[in-house]
Amino acid sequence: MGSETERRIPVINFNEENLKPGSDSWVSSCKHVRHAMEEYGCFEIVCDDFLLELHNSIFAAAKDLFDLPVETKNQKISDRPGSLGYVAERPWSPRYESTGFDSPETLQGAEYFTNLMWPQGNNTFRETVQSISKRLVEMSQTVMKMVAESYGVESVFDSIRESAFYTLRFFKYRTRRLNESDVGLAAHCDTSFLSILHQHQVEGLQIKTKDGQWIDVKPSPSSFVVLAGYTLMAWSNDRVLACEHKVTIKEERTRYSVGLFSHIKGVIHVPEEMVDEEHPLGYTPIDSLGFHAFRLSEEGLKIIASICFAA
Ligand SMILES: O=C(O)CCC(=O)C(=O)O
Ligand SMILES: [Fe+2]
Repeated sequence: MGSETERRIPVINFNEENLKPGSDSWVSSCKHVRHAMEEYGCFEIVCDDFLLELHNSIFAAAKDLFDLPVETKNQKISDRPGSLGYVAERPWSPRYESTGFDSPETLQGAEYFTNLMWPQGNNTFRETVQSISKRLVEMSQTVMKMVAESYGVESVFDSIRESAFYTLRFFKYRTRRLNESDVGLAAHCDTSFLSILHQHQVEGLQIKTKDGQWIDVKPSPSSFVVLAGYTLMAWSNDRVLACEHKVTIKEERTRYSVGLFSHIKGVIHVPEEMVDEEHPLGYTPIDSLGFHAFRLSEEGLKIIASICFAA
């Protein structure tokens, strides 16, 4: 399984024209999104109006956050089952460190996490995370709407949007120590409905295609990678497969990235429009957060490791 650097995942421009619901460009963007999701389980969004200033501020915020003492980062962040909190130096990903919190697009969510990390307050951090999260939530909802419309189930979009909630996570990959490999994060799929990742300068994210090739995703200040997670895979009755991805870092520089993960509260039902002779119903109703919590449990991690990380 080699790496084909010249291949790219589909790129879709999220400019004002393409985002006007009902317009010809909107309809054609919906088709592109469905095609990208079915063929790759992912695509790259290019947002020409995404401010370089916000890109720079979110990664300055990431650095400030990871520079905090471990005891500060390690505090309990949430009571939600399946909430990940702070993660560092796992045996299978010793260079990876990450942390995150729920509802980052709301003042309450952003303030809660900021005050936990900086009891004396840190307005710059709070404003930056809230403002990028609002933008990422908007992107995520646009993709959900496009996916629903492209399958002719726009009527269920409102219920997906209403039951969705969001988690923002920051990632840091320290430089390699003697005899360490270039692995930043092993191959896996996310449990989310959608994940939106944004990288900073040091490349590393790789996406696996249906034919088993790994494609590098190049970082750019105005591009975002949307990945389908297991929840979207179940909701779409396997029309969209969860996107397998990993992080491989060739450069000898610290890598930072940030991601917004959308999750669905409650039970996910496959819409009946997704079921036909070619796509027989593959899922009973699933408690998506229950699945998420299981996957992050000791037992779930063992099972997933034996399926996903074996190859
Ligand atoms: O750092 C990245 O770009 C990806 C992180 C990731 O895939 C994850 O934490 O699930
Ligand atoms: Fe991931």
